[in-house]
Amino acid sequence: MQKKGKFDYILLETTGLADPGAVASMFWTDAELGSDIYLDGIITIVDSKYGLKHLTEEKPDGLINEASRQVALADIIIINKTDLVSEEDLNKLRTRIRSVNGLGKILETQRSRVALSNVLDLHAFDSLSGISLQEKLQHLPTIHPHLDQSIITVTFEVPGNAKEENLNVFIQNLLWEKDVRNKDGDCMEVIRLKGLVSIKDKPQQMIVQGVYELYDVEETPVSWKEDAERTNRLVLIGRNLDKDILQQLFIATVTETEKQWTTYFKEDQVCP
Ligand SMILES: Nc1nc2c(ncn2[C@@H]2O[C@H](COP(=O)(O)OP(=O)(O)OP(=O)(O)O)[C@@H](O)[C@H]2O)c(=O)[nH]1
Repeated sequence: MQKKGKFDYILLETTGLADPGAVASMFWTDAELGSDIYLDGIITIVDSKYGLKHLTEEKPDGLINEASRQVALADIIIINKTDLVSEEDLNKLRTRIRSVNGLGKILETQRSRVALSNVLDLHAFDSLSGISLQEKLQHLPTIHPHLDQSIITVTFEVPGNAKEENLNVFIQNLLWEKDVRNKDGDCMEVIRLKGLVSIKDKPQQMIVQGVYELYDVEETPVSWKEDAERTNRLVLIGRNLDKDILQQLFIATVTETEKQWTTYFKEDQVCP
């Protein structure tokens, strides 16, 4: 890194077991800070032959599966070496990847040959992605949750407007306090969060982005239509997620009902 002046683009390759979320968090700076670099997106490459084995490996003591985490955080997932497996095995791998990350774009390659336009200038973390996100959110597959400790994607929609401070409380309880539990009493762990939401008195659609504890709510260039019903669509990727509970909590966020909240919080029992 001895070049003087600005770089056109920086591609950072992490080691095989690295947590891309930790690296991404370092570069995902607030646009208002005027940083010269911004986080464009996260790409994960999955080996067709060993991918499924790595993704389904149970880790001791409930530790997170690193391969699943890498897929969970990705905006683009490249399944490489497709020549080495049968269509049936490839299909199993695709299904597993989709159940972990229902939002990322999947590309399939041999020798990682991929058009640069598919992997550069993704704008996955800025407000421009709000436009393509809206399209994607319409077509998200329904995921049937596993009973194990796997990472899954859940998505839900709640009509109405939320007050900005209530939206912040909803997100902060999940990402910061980490005190939202599923029906079994397990703490929900959110790895990645994305959504298009409607904030009271804001004419523009807002995009919500989160990676671990970091999150951002930003205006998109798209305005709500005057006569159309406003709505909130959220996608959460993580462990122990329960769609019904999350949806109820978001309804409580919009309608400002306290009771719903207290059902799933146990303040005396802190999540690890
Ligand atoms: N058959 C086949 N072989 C491939 C393909 N892509 C890469 N390889 C070969 O696989 C071997 C290992 O390559 P990679 O898995 O890309 O190696 P790497 O990127 O250093 O692996 P990491 O340690 O995971 O970073 C090399 O001999 C490549 O030529 C492919 O699509 N098909």
